[in-house]
Amino acid sequence: MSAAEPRRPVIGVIGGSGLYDIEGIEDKRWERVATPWGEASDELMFGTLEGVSVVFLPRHGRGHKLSPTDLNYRANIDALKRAGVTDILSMSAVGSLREDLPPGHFVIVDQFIDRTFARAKSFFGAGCVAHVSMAEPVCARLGDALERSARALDLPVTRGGTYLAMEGPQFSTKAESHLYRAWGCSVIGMTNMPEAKLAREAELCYATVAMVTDYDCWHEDHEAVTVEQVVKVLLGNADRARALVRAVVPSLGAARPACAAGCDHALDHALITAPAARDPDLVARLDAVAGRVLSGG
Ligand SMILES: CSC[C@H]1O[C@H](OP(=O)(O)O)[C@H](O)[C@@H]1O
Ligand SMILES: Nc1ncnc2[nH]cnc12
Repeated sequence: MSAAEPRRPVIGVIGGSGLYDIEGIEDKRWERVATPWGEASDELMFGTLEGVSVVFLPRHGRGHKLSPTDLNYRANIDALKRAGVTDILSMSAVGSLREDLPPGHFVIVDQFIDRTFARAKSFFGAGCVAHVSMAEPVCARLGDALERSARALDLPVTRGGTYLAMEGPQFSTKAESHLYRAWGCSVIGMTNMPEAKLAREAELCYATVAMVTDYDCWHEDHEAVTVEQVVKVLLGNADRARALVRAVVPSLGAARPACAAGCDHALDHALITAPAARDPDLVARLDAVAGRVLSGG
């Protein structure tokens, strides 16, 4: 996107645990988007909200078929990019690592610590190497919009916080939970990494709404987290999460120039492999993700 040419954004919403659909979408159609990285978690749901284009993807598939480790994060991000998405709102259930973030609270996170280890984490690699900056992993413009909408809806919300991404699928031990608290983390989940890294590589703006469902297993006054507890809180949270999506998407619909935070130009100085040394097969697979910077080289 050239800074001189404002374009109408397309808002992608990745629905996490408990959020497999969104209400109020007009002209709704589910459609499979093929990618060179394999199958996305499900078909994508295309539609509009108050005239703004929106594309929804249930992260674990409808029916919650896929575990955090088995998700094809590259296919999910590539499919959203191929579908024309410019901005991603990631909705996620999380455990709280702080007393002041109780179940039912929403956190607009601004940092991540990635402790996952069994996932493909980059679109790039042998034959086309790139290093994008992850210093500011979340788009502040999207964070601002989410905060405004959450406050307008009177949701209990905190702006800022660090999300610890663990591999799972088992929940943490107490020793791990205390360690992450000592590291200053706010919330814990299993999915936002490598999702946020791949969104950055694909030059997509990305922001997360972390919806607290439990106190993980560190809190002496609360039982250690179980799926039963997460689902119970999620059922209470889901309507408020959908209301937030319905409020924020229309507020992001105006044509905009390139993102001031630089997300949609993340690859400008990231590629290091010389054009002559690039693997044509990998370059072909990168058509959607990095076509903007590779098509000339
Ligand atoms: C059902 S509890 C654990 C599960 O919930 C979170 O998923 P998501 O981020 O997609 O809402 C967490 O990361 C785990 O995958
Ligand atoms: N305590 C927890 N740990 C990891 N992922 C979660 N998702 C919801 N609660 C969680």
